[in-house]
Amino acid sequence: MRFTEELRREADPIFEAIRNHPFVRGIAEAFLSPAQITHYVQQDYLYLSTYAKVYSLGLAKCRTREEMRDFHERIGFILNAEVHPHLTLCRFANVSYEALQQGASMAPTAHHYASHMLVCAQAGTLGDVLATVLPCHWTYVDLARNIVHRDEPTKDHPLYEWIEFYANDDMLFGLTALCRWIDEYAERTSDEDRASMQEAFLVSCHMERRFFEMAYTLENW
Ligand SMILES: Cc1ncc(C[n+]2csc(CCO)c2C)c(N)n1
Repeated sequence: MRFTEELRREADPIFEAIRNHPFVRGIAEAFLSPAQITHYVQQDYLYLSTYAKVYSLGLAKCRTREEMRDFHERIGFILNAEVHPHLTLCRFANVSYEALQQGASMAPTAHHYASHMLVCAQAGTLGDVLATVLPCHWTYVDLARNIVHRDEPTKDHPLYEWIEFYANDDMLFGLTALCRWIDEYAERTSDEDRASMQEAFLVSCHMERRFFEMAYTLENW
């Protein structure tokens, strides 16, 4: 079995819990309060800044120009394209994207998740970086494609663009490429490195579920 298949199998209960989380079902049914959406977008804006920094620390660990180019493209995508799903949510909640960014600081779960990724990126191997960022990509592709399958949202769904952003084939293509990279890396590395990657991956999966919980319950300090 491929390394990423093993990771996915172990994390299956967490993926299932994310698919059925009330925040995710709230997106599927367009039934979330403006406060919940505002909290999510505020925290996600801060999270994505950390995520881009984690990629850039990964870039510094690359051996080839091809790998560096991959990280570079992914950083560009986060800084430019990831704005769109936030704008879809802000439109639905009738809040200003610029206004909600002012003075926002990380809630406990966002802080925990950001710290986890930064530790992996600063103290870990290239494998740790790849493993800690993978759940972010994988859980969203999974939950969005699950909504498409289960709820069959149409273009008049107020959050259609959000769902489509993560469910589309380009997003799946980026995920598949990342999995292939990780599988090739895992084949060449030590058992110790693979065990560390597994832990980095699982903690990030847990944090993805908790991030939705944080938004749903308006968690703060
Ligand atoms: C907490 C949190 N986790 C995952 C994503 C989704 N996401 C962020 S970057 C990326 C890879 C493609 O750029 C994906 C799928 C999010 N927005 N917030």
